[in-house]
Amino acid sequence: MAGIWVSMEVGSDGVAVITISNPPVNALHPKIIAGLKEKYTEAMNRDDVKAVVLTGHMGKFSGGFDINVFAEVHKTGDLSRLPDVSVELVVNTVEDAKKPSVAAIQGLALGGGLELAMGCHARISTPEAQLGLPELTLGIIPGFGGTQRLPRLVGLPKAIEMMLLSKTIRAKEGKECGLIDAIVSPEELMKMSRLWALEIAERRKPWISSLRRTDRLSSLLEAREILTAARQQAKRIAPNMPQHQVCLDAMEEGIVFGGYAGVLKEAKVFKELVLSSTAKGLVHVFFSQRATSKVPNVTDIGIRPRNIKKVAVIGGGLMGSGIATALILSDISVILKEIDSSFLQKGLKVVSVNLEGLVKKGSLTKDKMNKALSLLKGVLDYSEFKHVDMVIEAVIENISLKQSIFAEIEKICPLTCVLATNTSTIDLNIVGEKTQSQDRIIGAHFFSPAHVMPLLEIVRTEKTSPQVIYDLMTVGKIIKKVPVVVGNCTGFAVNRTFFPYSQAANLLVHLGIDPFRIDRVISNFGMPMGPFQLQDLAGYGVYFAVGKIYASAFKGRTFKSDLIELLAENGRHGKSNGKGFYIHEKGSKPKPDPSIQSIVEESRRRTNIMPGGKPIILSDQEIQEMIFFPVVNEACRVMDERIVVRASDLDIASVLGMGFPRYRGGIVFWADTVGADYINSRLKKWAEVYGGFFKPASYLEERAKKGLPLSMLSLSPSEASRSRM
Ligand SMILES: C[C@H](O)CC(=O)SCCNC(=O)CCNC(=O)[C@H](O)C(C)(C)COP(=O)(O)OP(=O)(O)OC[C@H]1O[C@@H](n2cnc3c(N)ncnc32)[C@H](O)[C@@H]1OP(=O)(O)O
Repeated sequence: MAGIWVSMEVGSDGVAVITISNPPVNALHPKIIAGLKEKYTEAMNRDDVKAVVLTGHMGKFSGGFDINVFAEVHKTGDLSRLPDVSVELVVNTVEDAKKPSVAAIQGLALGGGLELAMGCHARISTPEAQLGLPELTLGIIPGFGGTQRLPRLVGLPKAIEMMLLSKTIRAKEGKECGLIDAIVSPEELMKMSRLWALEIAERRKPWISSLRRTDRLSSLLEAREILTAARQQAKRIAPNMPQHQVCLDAMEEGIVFGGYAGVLKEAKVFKELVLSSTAKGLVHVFFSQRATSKVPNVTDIGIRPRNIKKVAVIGGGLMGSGIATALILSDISVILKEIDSSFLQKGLKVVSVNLEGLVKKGSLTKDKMNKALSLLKGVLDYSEFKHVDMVIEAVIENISLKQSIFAEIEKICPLTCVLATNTSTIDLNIVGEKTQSQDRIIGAHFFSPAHVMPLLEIVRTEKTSPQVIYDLMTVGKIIKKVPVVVGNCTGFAVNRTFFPYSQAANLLVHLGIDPFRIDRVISNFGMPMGPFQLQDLAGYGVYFAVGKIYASAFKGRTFKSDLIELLAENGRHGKSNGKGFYIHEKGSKPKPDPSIQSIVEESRRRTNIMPGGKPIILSDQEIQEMIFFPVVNEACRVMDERIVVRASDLDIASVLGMGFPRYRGGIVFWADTVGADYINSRLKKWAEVYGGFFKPASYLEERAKKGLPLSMLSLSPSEASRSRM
């Protein structure tokens, strides 16, 4: 029986089993909340019911409150869509009921799901269950009493760790820390939960109300020390976001004034946070990430992804070895091909080092590392390519080299083999020009380091077959990436959208702004680092290679200066040799190097673009706008050319590929919070003063004129039919 429902079945033992169903994760939709209240009322009124077991349908307890409701509230601003669950359901109906409840947990109990379970008088779980309060990742705090009950069950330090880091734990850890009362097999779950519930009703097991417990709470003094340390940690890990501090405030209220006062405070601040810009951005990112799985004419035409078991990776450099690492970590066999044995040994070594790094961090066991390494084989020719399901070419960005590789492997690989290239900029039609297999050629743009970065930009041409796209999307998911399918153009969606980012920063330096100030402003905006520190990290070789490609593809809107060439001429190559804009020393943070000033001056003299020869003066906000608005402008061109299926694909790609702050919702979402009209007017003004680099795209101008959001890709049905996807 599918659909949204709450059922109740009363057994001859006097236990009422209340089951919630809302596939796929039994999210707590307002209808479920209403259903729970109704069934509980019935259970309390029936004389044949002695106790309740609360559980979820289809092997899952609950993935929490229905996040779609937050999205609706964000659209309408109407908080009345949020039912009163915390006091009315969890405290009054479940916890303070005259009959005890036991939560029978399978699969997952997350957010509101776990909070509901904590309102029960005991929790029995199967071993594989995932337990957690991940609400902070959505810009809110637990709102069904979680900030009060979790510390009372597991102690303050563990509760802070689970909430602030949104850490999910398994049942074993849950049992050790006091969250779970017993772990049983899935077959035993209902039987054991019924017995436990009856034993509570008969007072043979303790009838515990989590909210009234104090035995796991520290003394007030100790609690304050723990909370102070947590507040400092939150400032470090979550600058610019309010929910971490608010969560700690709610916990503190409960410790000082008691659990019920804490619940009331939590409910009040929860509602305030739901409407915060942070929650709006993070909820948008949650749904954007999931939307990437749906690609029109690929995932909706009845084809199934094929089973990719063996992949050949060509090139054992940084990218190739990172890709190989990601594949073998997910049980996919890899043939790593290099041109000579010294390169091959280097590549294989990098894979080992990558895996050892994970073992050191504790995220991989030695056994799993050895198992992964057993799936890796190095080769120097193509003879083994006869048996692979997919090839991922990851050699340097050299067009003729890539063309000859594809022409050669086309003859050796099976006819069904997916032929992917890890280029970050080169047009795929050119890569496949010398083959007869253009339907099998696809871009697999990984971000460095490939075994760590979560984004996989999948680039299709007009000729790439849906089957090949679906196969690569599936491999991407297996290796735990978020695959975003985009169209073919110079720089594809992500690098193309962000090419003006470093160019705008460069332009500002030549207009007289200090590069280190620019980096500070951009870091404060929420990027992991500023554009100059990023340039040091990426290495100047990439800058030279792609700079030329962009200059010829995007004539009239690129900015060229000699700054990076001058740095290189002065023996500065960025992080790779420890000297760039910054001094890079092992084990310490990069330090701004003031001695680059003379090089900056020389470059400024050569470009000579300062109005009247004098540095311009800008506020921090203007710096931020002059760097990000050109990025938004290019995003508009990418949307206009339908390089992406939907605007939110650019949002998720900007967050996962470029480190754009997640809590700002991604580049297009953020731009819409600023407003198309404002962005357009600023760009227009700068274009008049500083030239074509800032010239607004027609897509932006049009939406600005009509007062429409940039995320609206098509303004009419005829435009919608332009989609290349
Ligand atoms: C008041 C309370 O304190 C507030 C809350 O409870 S807020 C909610 C707290 N819960 C969460 O944050 C959990 C969010 N969900 C997840 O982390 C993951 O979806 C999961 C671990 C449950 C499952 O992951 P996975 O198996 O990879 O499936 P995933 O693709 O993410 O989700 C499957 C579908 O369920 C939906 N879904 C998952 N959790 C949901 C939720 N809480 N509400 C609504 N929909 C949800 C997804 O949107 C997706 O829908 P789609 O198929 O239409 O795209």
